[in-house]
Amino acid sequence: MAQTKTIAIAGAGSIGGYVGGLLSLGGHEVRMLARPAMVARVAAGLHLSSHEGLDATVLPGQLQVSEDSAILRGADIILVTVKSGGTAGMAELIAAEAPQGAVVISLQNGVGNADILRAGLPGRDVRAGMVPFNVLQTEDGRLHRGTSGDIMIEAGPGGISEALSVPYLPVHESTDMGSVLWGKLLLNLNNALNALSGLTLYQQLSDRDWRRLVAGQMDEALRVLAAAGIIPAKATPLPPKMVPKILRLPTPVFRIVSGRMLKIDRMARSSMWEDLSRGRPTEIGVLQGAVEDLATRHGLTVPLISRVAELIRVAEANGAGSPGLSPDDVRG
Ligand SMILES: NC(=O)C1=CN([C@@H]2O[C@H](COP(=O)(O)OP(=O)(O)OC[C@H]3O[C@@H](n4cnc5c(N)ncnc54)[C@H](OP(=O)(O)O)[C@@H]3O)[C@@H](O)[C@H]2O)C=CC1
Ligand SMILES: CC(C)(CO)C(=O)C(=O)O
Repeated sequence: MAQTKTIAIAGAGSIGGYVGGLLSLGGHEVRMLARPAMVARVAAGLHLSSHEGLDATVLPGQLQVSEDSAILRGADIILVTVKSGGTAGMAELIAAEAPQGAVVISLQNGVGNADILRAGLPGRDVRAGMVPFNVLQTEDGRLHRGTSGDIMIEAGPGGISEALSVPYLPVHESTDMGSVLWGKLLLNLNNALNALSGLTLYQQLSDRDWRRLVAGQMDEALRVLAAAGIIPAKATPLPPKMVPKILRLPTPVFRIVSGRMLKIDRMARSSMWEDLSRGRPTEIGVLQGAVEDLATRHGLTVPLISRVAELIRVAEANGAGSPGLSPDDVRG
């Protein structure tokens, strides 16, 4: 293993708990800033599992966890894993508590979180990151990873990707995180559909009507990105332009092709489904909303994306979890 680091998880929920747990099992000193429910979970032993057969427990006391932001003191690396709406507030806590030399990495969806951190942390080494895989908090108390892919972080000095690469968690660097984040955002357009459907990702993506809606949103977004001169990176083994075509294939053919590019287990659901279920605000504004904003700047409209965003806002306001809509309900 590369040199042992002190790694702080700034907002340990699904992603932070899972990544922080693996880093602790990999030998790093991990400190988690978390809410009481996660503090209790860690105190009881943090159980991690995955579609790849990981089944491990971070023993009580193996990592430090606290609701007090003083836990950020002494960190070499800080992984920011709050929802996008919490980024600016987390930057304030980092500015107040963490060493000036700590490398701060956003492991969040959306294209703007690293910039929000940079604005709140002037003069610090802040890097964008991208988590391609899904983590769900199961009813029996596990943090379960349900889909494939490796974490990407912005290239920079300090051997950070080597340090963060531990068993079950390869981390790579990119010099073009803008493209990587837009590539991921194209996939995240499905978060809202998954949340509206109330289905698991496996069930939802097994239905061609749902896939047609995913493809329709991607086509709208790809048109906007082309107008803006943004070339999204591949977030699957296929070029982004091919993904809508694959999604529209008949289900038996889709299963064969997609099975070669992405592993999804039967439990995985989008993080937006989890937000609706817990009555929390979603990230719709930084996902569908980012495409709408870019479209407006280029004189374009994205009717399906806007319709999906509106349905999520209604579901958020109702506070009753997933509305369990059908593809026809979404089309309107
Ligand atoms: N879940 C997933 O599968 C994936 C998520 N992502 C992205 O990763 C990011 C994190 O998502 P996810 O892990 O699901 O989010 P979670 O909401 O599960 O985790 C964030 C946690 O941080 C807590 N938190 C926020 N502020 C503080 C604070 N000041 N002190 C202590 N705890 C705090 C939150 O509590 P509270 O809710 O009370 O604020 C929450 O428990 C998002 O941008 C998401 O889009 C990317 C890929 C997959
Ligand atoms: C991994 C993926 C794409 C799953 O929907 C995700 O990013 C999320 O749930 O936020």
